[in-house]
Amino acid sequence: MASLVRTAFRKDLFLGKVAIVTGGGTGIGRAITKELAELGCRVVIASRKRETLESAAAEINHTLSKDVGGAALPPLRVFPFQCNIRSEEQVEALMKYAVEKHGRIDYLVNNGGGQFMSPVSEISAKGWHAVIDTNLTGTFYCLKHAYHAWMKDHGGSIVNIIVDMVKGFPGMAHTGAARAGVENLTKSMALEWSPSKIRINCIAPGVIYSETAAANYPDPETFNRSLHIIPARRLGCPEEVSGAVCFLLSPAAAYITGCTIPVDGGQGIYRSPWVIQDHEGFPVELHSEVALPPKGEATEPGPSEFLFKALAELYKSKL
Ligand SMILES: CCCCC/C=C/C(=O)SCCNC(=O)CCNC(=O)[C@H](O)C(C)(C)COP(=O)(O)OP(=O)(O)OC[C@H]1O[C@@H](n2cnc3c(N)ncnc32)[C@H](O)[C@@H]1OP(=O)(O)O
Ligand SMILES: NC(=O)C1=CN([C@@H]2O[C@H](COP(=O)(O)OP(=O)(O)OC[C@H]3O[C@@H](n4cnc5c(N)ncnc54)[C@H](OP(=O)(O)O)[C@@H]3O)[C@@H](O)[C@H]2O)C=CC1
Repeated sequence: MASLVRTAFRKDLFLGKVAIVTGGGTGIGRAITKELAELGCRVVIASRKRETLESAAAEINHTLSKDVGGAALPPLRVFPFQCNIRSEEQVEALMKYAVEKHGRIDYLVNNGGGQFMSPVSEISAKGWHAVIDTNLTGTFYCLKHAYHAWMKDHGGSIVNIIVDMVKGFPGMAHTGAARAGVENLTKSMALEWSPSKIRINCIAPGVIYSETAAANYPDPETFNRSLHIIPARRLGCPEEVSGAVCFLLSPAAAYITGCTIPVDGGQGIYRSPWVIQDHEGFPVELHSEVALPPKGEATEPGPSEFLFKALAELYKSKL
């Protein structure tokens, strides 16, 4: 049977390599796992739900190419390992398993994570810690123990999956703060670990649809409601994140470290989804005598129409 996995890369790109993908049983992590395994890599997938991991590993192993260029490939290339990244002991055990059973850790993809929607004012301390512990501290544990278990002496390449939070992340501020922490940690690690020949980068996905990702939100239309903030005018697919991860892990990115690549259909450089309710305007604190400019109406959306009209007038006046 021909492989069901599509890839833009050379089929033996990761032959003989070993990767760990946290959250590798669902959504984006599953697409990354499939592509790495199709390219010859052995992939340890790690997350909390054993059944999800086991069925994902079995299904992916079933779809993979059996040979490359006439040479047989190991038929099983995806291996489940139950691990809550919030537990340092479990993360240490994951790294030990990878080295003892698979011989090495060439790549680490810190993809496992998530959050819930809530204004900051309503986030409980427990909810805050759950999100910070998962996304920031969990990533730290994985980095630290992959380093000690293997990468310190042998090098490696790491990709951290974060979110598009360049304009803040109102509505999910806990995760915005955690991922900004991961992005900064990435820069520090790129510098501290360059003598060990470790490269480390981030991917910042925009709005990427998968059934499991969407299931975390109470309203099934949540993802589609983002279309107006996406210049590409469609949602992203997990496979579109996976391609960028494979690039960053591969030798093609040998001179890239400490950076973030957005995979977001242009969302990061476009408008925020957050709508500011109209209000009376900030008080003028220091200049009580100042004459305020007349207050216009804050309309949402439509600023580009106004801008185009102004540009057209300017153009006409220059003719
Ligand atoms: C515009 C569309 C979005 C575009 C961007 C998309 C980004 C994505 O990341 S999509 C992928 C989403 N996937 C996930 O989020 C999966 C993983 N998520 C989780 O596991 C949880 O959200 C977690 C990170 C909070 C961890 O959950 P868990 O370890 O199971 O912790 P608890 O369920 O026990 O919760 C602890 C605590 O957190 C508060 N809380 C949890 N969920 C909610 C919620 N839906 N609303 C409000 N508060 C929540 C709460 O305080 C919990 O404590 P208890 O009240 O005692 O249950
Ligand atoms: N989809 C999107 O639009 C975007 C997603 N992202 C991020 O991409 C990553 C993948 O999300 P996506 O595939 O979309 O959604 P999913 O909900 O499908 O994936 C989240 C994965 O994280 C794993 N996970 C969660 N908590 C833990 C934990 N404590 N320990 C180990 N694994 C954990 C889950 O597995 P299990 O439940 O078995 O533990 C699951 O496989 C996440 O970090 C997400 O926040 C970022 C930007 C946008």
